Amino acid sequence: MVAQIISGLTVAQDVKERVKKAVEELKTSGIIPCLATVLVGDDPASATYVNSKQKTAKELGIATRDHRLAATFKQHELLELVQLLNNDPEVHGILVQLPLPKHIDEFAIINTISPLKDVDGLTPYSAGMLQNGMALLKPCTPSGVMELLDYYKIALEGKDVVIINRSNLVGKPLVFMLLERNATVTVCHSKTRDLPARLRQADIIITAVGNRERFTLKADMVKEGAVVIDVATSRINGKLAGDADFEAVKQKASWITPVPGGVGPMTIAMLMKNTVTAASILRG
Ligand SMILES: Nc1nc2c(c(=O)[nH]1)N[C@@H](CN(C=O)c1ccc(C(=O)N[C@@H](CCC(=O)O)C(=O)O)cc1)CN2
Repeated sequence: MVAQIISGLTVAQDVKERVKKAVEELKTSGIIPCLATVLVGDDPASATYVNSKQKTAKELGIATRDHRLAATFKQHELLELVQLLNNDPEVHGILVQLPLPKHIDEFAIINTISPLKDVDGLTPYSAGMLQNGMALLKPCTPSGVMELLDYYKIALEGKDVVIINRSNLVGKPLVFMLLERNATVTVCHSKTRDLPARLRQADIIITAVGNRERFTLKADMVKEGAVVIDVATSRINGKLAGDADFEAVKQKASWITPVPGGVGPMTIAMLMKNTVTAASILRG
C-alpha cells in the first residue's frame, strides 16, 4: 500500500476562498474584520509565522494590526497592550504569537485576551467552551487537523486515535474535538511506556513532537492502512520535516500529511476563519 497524500495546501485554499467570501459579505454590512498580531522578541520561526498570518489576512481583505515588540518588553506592558486591543472596537481578533520570552507568564497574557477576540482559541473560556462542545473559536492547528480529516472523508466514529502531544495548542484541544466525533482517543507523551506498541493499535496517528532526535515515527510503528497526521515541524540538515520518516511510513499508511504542505498551512487558514467568526460575533 502507498498512502494517499492529504494536501494541506489544497484544503487551506478551500478554506481561504470561503473566508474571502465571508469578508466581502461582512463588508456589505460595513464591517472590516481586523486581526491584531503581537510578536515579542526576534525568534526567526515566530517571525515567519506572523509574516505569513499578516500576508494571508491582507490577501483575504482582512485588516491587520502588527505589533512587533523587543524581547525585553515587560509583562505589564504586554498586558496593557492586550487590554488596549480588547477595548479597540475596530479589532476583532487578537493573537499573541507563542512562545513568549521566558520572563513573561504566557497564561497571564492569554487569560487577559477577551474571549470574544480569542482567535487562537487558547483562553480558559475558549478551552471550557470546547470541553462542553460549545466553542465557536477553537485552536487553529487542531481545527485544521479536523478540517483535513473531514475534507478527505476519513471516518472517525469508533476509530482508535493516538495523539502524541499534550499541549494546550495541539493535543488537549484535539482530544475534545475527536471525542465530539465519537473517536476513541489515547494521548501519549514523553512519559508514555512502550509508545510503539500503542501506535501499532492506532487507526489514526496524530504526531506533534517536533524533535527527531527524541522521536521519529517509523514504519514499524504504523499499522498497515493507518492514517498519519504529522503536525510537527523541525529541521533536518536545514530541511523542514515532520516527525515521520515520510518515505517509509508512506508505504504503510493509507493517508499521510506531508511536511511542509500539510497541517501548517491549515493553521493559518483556520486563524483567518476564526477572525471572520469573531467579527461576525461582534457584529451581533
Ligand atoms: N499564538 C500561536 N502561536 C503559535 C501557534 C498558534 O497556533 N498560535 N502555532 C505554532 C506555529 N504556527 C503558527 O503560529 C505555524 C507553524 C507552521 C506553519 C506553516 O505554515 N508551516 C509550513 C512551512 C513554513 C516554513 O517554511 O517554515 C508548512 O508546514 O507547510 C504555520 C503556522 C506555534 N506558535
